[in-house]
Amino acid sequence: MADLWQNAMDHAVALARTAGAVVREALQDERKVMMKSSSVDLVTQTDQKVEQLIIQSVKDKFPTHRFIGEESVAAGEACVLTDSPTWIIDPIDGTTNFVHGYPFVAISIGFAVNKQLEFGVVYSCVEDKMFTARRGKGAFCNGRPLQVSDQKEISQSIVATEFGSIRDPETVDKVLSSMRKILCIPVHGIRGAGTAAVNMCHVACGCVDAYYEIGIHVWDVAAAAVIVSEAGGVLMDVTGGQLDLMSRRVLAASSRSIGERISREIEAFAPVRDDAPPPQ
Ligand SMILES: Nc1ncnc2c1ncn2[C@@H]1O[C@H](CO)[C@@H](O)[C@H]1OP(=O)(O)O
Ligand SMILES: [Mg+2]
Ligand SMILES: [Mg+2]
Repeated sequence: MADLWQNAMDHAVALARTAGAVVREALQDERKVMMKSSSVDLVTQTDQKVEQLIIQSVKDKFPTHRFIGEESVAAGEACVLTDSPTWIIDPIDGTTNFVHGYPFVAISIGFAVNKQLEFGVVYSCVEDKMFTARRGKGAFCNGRPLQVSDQKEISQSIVATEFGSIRDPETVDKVLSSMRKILCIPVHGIRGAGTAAVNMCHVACGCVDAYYEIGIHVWDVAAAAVIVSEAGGVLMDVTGGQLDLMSRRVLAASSRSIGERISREIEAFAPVRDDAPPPQ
């Protein structure tokens, strides 16, 4: 049977490539930075322009489809995942990197139907790496198949995480305490590319054995979640339970045993959910 969503996925790959060229071009110019929720939550005109470019193009081609886009939600759109075909878009994942010229910047496009993720496209546009995965059909980087690492020893693992953008001292204490406990297992090292999507693609490639973070949003992880699972990895909540895309928490690992081992060291907390009703 023909794949119902292959057309949409082909379009997503083409759009990610176009968007990546816009982002690379913008890296050559001076970037005007604006703040969103705080002084470390940044947005640029390029984030907004790229999201509009992607959404408009999808609307023209698939007029009945719905969207969850980072900058649209910031502008007041609802963040709800229904059963309708829904594109979940982060126009620039790694805006802080983009602003500083740190070379991990990705366009992330996920696609869900009946609340199930069908495909994910993450384009790390400075490296020119196109990560793609279609549910049940494997994960690829620039067309080459991806496989997570076969490391089963936590003490020989590299773990990716981020300091995050929630900076009240109590939260920072929890974030640092989790990192301290993981370092003291000890693991080989802790890394962080500055983008959730690229960190997860690193799990899919096998160059890190796990990634976790609390504070991410559904658009940071939707596309890369398909890439990790199609590369043979597992996704879970930071407590080791089932992943909830709207919960702002993710743990991706090369195996369930590595994931569960890390989850035992994480001080979990619960940020306001992505699908929480807006404050009155
Ligand atoms: N100051 C900050 N430091 C790190 N990540 C940040 C951040 N502010 C927002 N983020 C978001 O948190 C995610 C995980 O760290 C990133 O992918 C990034 O997505 P963004 O660039 O699309 O906002
Ligand atoms: Mg992001
Ligand atoms: Mg973004």
